Amino acid sequence: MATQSFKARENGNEYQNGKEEGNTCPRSPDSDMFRSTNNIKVYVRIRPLSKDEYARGETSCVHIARDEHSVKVVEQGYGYNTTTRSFQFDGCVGPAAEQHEVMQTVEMKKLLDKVLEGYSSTVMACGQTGSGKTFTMSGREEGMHDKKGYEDCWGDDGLIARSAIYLFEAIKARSFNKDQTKPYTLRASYFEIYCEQVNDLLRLDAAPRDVKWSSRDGFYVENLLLVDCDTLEDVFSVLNEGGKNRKVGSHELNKDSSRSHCIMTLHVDSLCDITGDGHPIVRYGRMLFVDLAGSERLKKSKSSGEMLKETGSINRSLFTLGKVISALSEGKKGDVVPYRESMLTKLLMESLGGNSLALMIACVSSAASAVDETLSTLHYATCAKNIVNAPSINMDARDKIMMKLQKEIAHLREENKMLRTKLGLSLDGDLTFPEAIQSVSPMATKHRRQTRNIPPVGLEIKCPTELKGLEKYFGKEFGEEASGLSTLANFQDVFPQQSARGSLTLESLRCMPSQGDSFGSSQQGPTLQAYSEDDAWGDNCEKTTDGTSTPCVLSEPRTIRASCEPNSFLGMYRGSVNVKPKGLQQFSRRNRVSVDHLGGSRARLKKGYPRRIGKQDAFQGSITVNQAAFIKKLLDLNISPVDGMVNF
Ligand SMILES: Nc1ncnc2c1ncn2[C@@H]1O[C@H](COP(=O)(O)OP(=O)(O)OP(=O)(O)O)[C@@H](O)[C@H]1O
Repeated sequence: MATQSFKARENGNEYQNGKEEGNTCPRSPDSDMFRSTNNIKVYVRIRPLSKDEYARGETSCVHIARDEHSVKVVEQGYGYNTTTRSFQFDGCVGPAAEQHEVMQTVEMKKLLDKVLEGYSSTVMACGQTGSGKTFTMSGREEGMHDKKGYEDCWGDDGLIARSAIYLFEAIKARSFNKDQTKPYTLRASYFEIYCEQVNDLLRLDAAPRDVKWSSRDGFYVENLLLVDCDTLEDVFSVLNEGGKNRKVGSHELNKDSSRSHCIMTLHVDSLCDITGDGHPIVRYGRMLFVDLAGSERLKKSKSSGEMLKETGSINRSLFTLGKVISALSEGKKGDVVPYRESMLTKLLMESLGGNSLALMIACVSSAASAVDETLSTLHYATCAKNIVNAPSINMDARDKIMMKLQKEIAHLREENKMLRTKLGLSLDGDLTFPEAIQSVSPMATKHRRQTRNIPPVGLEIKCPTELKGLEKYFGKEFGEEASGLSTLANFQDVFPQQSARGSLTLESLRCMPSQGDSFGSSQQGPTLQAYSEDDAWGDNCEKTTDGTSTPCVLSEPRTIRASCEPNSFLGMYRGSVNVKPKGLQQFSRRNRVSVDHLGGSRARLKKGYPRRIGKQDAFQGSITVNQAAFIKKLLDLNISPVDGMVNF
């Protein structure tokens, strides 16, 4: 026989003697590196040669590589030609492995721990008929389930019995030291899908069950018997009863061949105070054990009569399952995935591409005569590796919303704490009023953001009343109409300490009068208005008083040193409005002075305001002056800045 050279490439097909065949999985085998923890985990279990196969002189064609993650399948061609294919999985279990090793290799306990936390988990055995699916899930029938505890576990016990034992042990450990309330309850159900019909294996006398759809549970079997299992023996009774009632037939490839897909479910409801607020919520964990009927070739199984019909139905549903797996592995979602084409895929919707954790065990025979079926199973399993699920804890919708809100509150609290720390505020207690305005004012925040790292165009600070003065100064532009400006100047309560933070300052003024203009009248030359009560600029101004305002007309060229940081923040204010808001709006727009109202009248000031606004319409906010607008205003007024200070 020619020496076989294994040129294994990870997770792909490897070819020899020029023979090449594509992988049936639509995705590149290299996509392995992109697999996440939510991908379906896929393991391979190789069944040893049976006595009959030995007797026939069969050889083994499936080998596990040293890394224990890939299997190589050697296919005999014509003459001495052989083709070797290599597939990579999450793990491989060899023919000599015992049942407890399977439990370990596939990390069953991790899945079960998730069930205790409220997740749904699925373990599914697939493969051709006689490849060891039922053996893997349930063990050998004759030795089944009459034990008292883990130590008594029989060597041949399958995953279901071992998982039940583990769950009871874990529940016992978790409940230790708790009060009298029972935090976990366990129930079991067992049904089969036989020729597209769902039978409750725990109530054989009952009519076939309907499969219904609900937005909460997806597809589910209606009126299924759920047996309360207080002890391990209760679970074993369910297993024995269900196992006894399964449809089994005998054909050439397996004397105890399952003629139906069987799903045994352990429902683990747990009461848990997740948020620690003394309101426990119920989480609905579920562990599904799916023992699929095996695919079979009639030529080999030689099924006939009723069995022929069963085989047709089994192969059809497995074909649909293949289509679903293939669609999901291509990343398709929603209605494009043909879940509804068979009862099996409907009921596995959560497990394949849904909210469940899932694990697939591809069972294969090591016999060379079964190489075609083995390859087909491995291709199938390779596709399944690409399926991504989105596991989530099962709980009532109300509890879900409550948890979401609680999470949001915790997040906001955290954010609030962080912001208070940044603002240098104490971490407890309520905010004082000015503090509150300061910390919530979007303009103040915006200002801080905008002026950070931006140097001012010039600076000369020496005017304590710049806020009031400047408001009047801008206000003059609109005369009486702009009564909003006067209002601004008449604030009942301006925070001087806030205005001191404003970086828009005026110290002195150099006016360049227009040619031919004479001074002495407020109508000629640049006119500035100073705040009437505080004459910071008054020394050099000629005051004319008209009753309502105090125009300041400059009699000689003076110096104005003007500086303005970008979007200078002038200060906070509050007051009541009894002015025509229109003026305020103009003030705001034309001079690019933004008035940020935080109080009740903000909306009205913005649009659809009434002509009269009562005194009760108190408002508060911050004022910001745009640098460019400020400079333009100076130029409009024919005011030059001091040489070298501001270069316009
Ligand atoms: N790993 C194994 N070690 C020993 N015996 C095994 C192993 N796997 C399977 N067998 C034996 O092989 C036979 C067929 O196994 P099993 O009934 O589990 O196959 P199956 O895949 O469920 O077949 P079907 O799809 O027809 O129901 C059984 O007698 C079983 O005890």
